[in-house]
Amino acid sequence: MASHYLSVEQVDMTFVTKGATTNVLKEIDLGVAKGEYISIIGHSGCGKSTLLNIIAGLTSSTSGAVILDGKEVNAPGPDRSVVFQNHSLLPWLTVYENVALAVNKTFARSKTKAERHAWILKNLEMVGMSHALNKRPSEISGGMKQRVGIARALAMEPKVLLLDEPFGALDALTRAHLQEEVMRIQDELGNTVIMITHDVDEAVLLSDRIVMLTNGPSARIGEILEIDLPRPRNRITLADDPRYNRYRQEVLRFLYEKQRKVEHLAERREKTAGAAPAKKARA
Ligand SMILES: Nc1ncnc2c1ncn2[C@@H]1O[C@H](COP(=O)(O)OP(=O)(O)OP(=O)(O)O)[C@@H](O)[C@H]1O
Repeated sequence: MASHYLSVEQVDMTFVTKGATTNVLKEIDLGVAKGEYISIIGHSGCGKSTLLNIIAGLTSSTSGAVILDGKEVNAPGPDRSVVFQNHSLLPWLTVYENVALAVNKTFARSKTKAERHAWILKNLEMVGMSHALNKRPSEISGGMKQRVGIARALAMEPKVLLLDEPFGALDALTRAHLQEEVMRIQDELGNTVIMITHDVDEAVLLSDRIVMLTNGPSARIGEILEIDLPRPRNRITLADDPRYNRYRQEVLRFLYEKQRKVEHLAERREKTAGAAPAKKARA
């Protein structure tokens, strides 16, 4: 694991709120190479956002560690930028100013004012938002807001880009457009990305590997699926590609057969033997 760019090592997460204990994640081990695109998929509530927040440094794990480029992650930092499902732009700032806020802070010393200005414009151009620099978030569509959020995240040149269902709130067409943009940018910049999604097609289309979490409580990594499809990828041609469909089937099988079966077993066991903890499916 030590040789990976990013490693999640034996991470456990237990929340204790008002005396109630929830074991969310159990022994999560994941090594990510530089430039890799990883998707995390799993049923609602299994702990995907918790895992992403631990990598972001927003949540401290109960045990285990996250190591990024040789340094342990203990707090949020500019080397990890997060894009959430619902944009987190400041409503009183324009598109330009929202990106400028992050850029001016991150590169206060390392870039001149002119360089920062050019960098803000370049990143907004990359996501196709050059036409709306002076608009405020309330004046642009949901898809455009997500584009600005992505530009802001990219502009910080993070070591890892963390995407928490970044397209989840968008209509299908806008979602497809943004997926294309992210693939194009990824091809160009070679970012290391970890993305949470509920969308199996999105996961297969975008990822190098799909990490599938078992159902909580105490979710583990159930399986990791390597997506060996050449890039650039085209959703239309892939739709007829048997490999694409096989990958899709594998994720669907994990989610709707293997994990569902475990749920049923757990229910049955709890009924027959009291509240014995459920045994989780392993890869
Ligand atoms: N701060 C917290 N305090 C207590 N419990 C929490 C906290 N954050 C998350 N949880 C619990 O951890 C579990 C996993 O939540 P999480 O949001 O990580 O799941 P998820 O897989 O991202 O869900 P979804 O797909 O619905 O977004 C849930 O049972 C949730 O209630």
